[in-house]
Amino acid sequence: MATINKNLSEYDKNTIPDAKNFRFGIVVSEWNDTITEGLCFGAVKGLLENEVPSEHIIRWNVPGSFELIYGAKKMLQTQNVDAVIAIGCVIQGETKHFDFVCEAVSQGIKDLNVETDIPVIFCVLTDNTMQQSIDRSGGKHGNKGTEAAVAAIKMAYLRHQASFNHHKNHQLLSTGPLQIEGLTMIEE
Ligand SMILES: Nc1c(NC[C@H](O)[C@H](O)[C@H](O)CO)[nH]c(=O)[nH]c1=O
Ligand SMILES: CC(=O)[C@@H](O)COP(=O)(O)O
Repeated sequence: MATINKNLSEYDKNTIPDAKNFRFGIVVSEWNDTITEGLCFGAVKGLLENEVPSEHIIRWNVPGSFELIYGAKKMLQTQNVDAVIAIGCVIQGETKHFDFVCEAVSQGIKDLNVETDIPVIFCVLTDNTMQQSIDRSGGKHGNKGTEAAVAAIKMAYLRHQASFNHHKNHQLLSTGPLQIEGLTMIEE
């Protein structure tokens, strides 16, 4: 479904888990800052309206979208966060540089999700025109920053639940042979 068929700011609040205890990092590119500031506003709004305390949100700036990769990596390595939102706006210029920046940033943020334990949310606009970016950072198609905040909350919760269940299962298995009425499971 294309963005034009879905308002980026709309979501079902009934699907949002309790986020009061989660902490979020936001890394913001300074390139096209009129757009990225709008995206950051939408992201912070999305976190605050879902009960995330403002003191649980830490923001860093980086020069451009390419630097979001390093900024997000250092954020998750050095700060106590449950998810990171990487915010950028890449707009097609005269050359192929757009293609290389977009590919590098998307692959780099994907790599962070594969190689680290902290979810990093891809909130990077890759648009043909400034108008498309305006429309997606609080304009007629909503705000991708709010969409990213919702994704960050859901992924922080998923990570927390996965860790809890893993620990619980480990505890269960490490308490000796599993006793089921009438049966004793023999550990391998
Ligand atoms: N043209 C855009 C850039 N280019 C800059 C790169 O992101 C990077 O900062 C530079 O190549 C130095 O490493 N960045 C954006 O975020 N948006 C653009 O439209
Ligand atoms: C995405 C970019 O780096 C691009 O906006 C730079 O513009 P140009 O391709 O005209 O150098």
